[in-house]
Amino acid sequence: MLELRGVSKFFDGLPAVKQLDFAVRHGEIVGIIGPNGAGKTTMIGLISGSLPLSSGQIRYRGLDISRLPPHRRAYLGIARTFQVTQPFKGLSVRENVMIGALFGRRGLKQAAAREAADAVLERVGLAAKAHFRADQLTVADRKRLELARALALEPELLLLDEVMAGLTPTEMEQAIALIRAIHASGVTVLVIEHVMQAIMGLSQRIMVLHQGTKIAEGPPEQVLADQRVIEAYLGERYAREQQSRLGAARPVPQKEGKEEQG
Ligand SMILES: Nc1ncnc2c1ncn2[C@@H]1O[C@H](COP(=O)(O)OP(=O)(O)OP(=O)(O)O)[C@@H](O)[C@H]1O
Repeated sequence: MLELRGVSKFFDGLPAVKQLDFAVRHGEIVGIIGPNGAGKTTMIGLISGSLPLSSGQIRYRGLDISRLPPHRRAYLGIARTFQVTQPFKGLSVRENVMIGALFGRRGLKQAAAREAADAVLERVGLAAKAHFRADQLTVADRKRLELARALALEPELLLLDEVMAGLTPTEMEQAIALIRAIHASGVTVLVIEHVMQAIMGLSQRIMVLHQGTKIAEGPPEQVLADQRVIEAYLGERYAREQQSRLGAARPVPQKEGKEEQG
């Protein structure tokens, strides 16, 4: 469904993403992890079109989308959320979501867009706050709105950038259930998340970025046991904890003298 070939992005000559090859199959749910500054958000920007590529190619359903503007990619079915939520602050929650329905793929008229927005708000648990102004929302509700705005585009590929950051454990459970339901409805999902328990439980496959480069890719239990991932991101103790949560049979290799993180 999605293929990145030799994709790079430089900011002022410094690489944020370097020669990245990565592909996602239709119907997958793939997690992207890596330390701060690894290039995860940049990668989402390159796929959604909010950032231009420095080099390489991105293909979506066989089409070269590398130079298409974001709205054209949205018409093709690619929607994203922003790590720092980006609502139209002066508009109501419903109006924010209606924009996706009005200007999205189906280009709905006002009444139909309102109906579509209300259905999405119901789905993300924001129906009771449809009339609130976006800037009156709590952090958790802003995250829900961010997701609702993306869902209003009726995406085939949904790119989620840290939608669980700042949520309480209960809110996180709800978010995980919602992402699972979205995936089960046929949407292919790419999730960036630092909350390991969430991403390990959700993802069929994980890709690990470090300094703009892919250092590992595979099923969660394989990635948790990968020494490069442990050194670059997880730390020994954390990897062991997560692995025992997953019930993986393979032990994480121990390394003496390594400072434990996480
Ligand atoms: N607009 C920009 N201008 C200049 N440098 C940028 C810009 N956006 C990102 N960078 C740099 O690119 C690198 C990758 O950043 P990015 O935000 O993609 O990392 P990340 O993996 O998403 O990190 P985090 O987990 O903290 O969100 C960092 O060194 C960052 O400072």
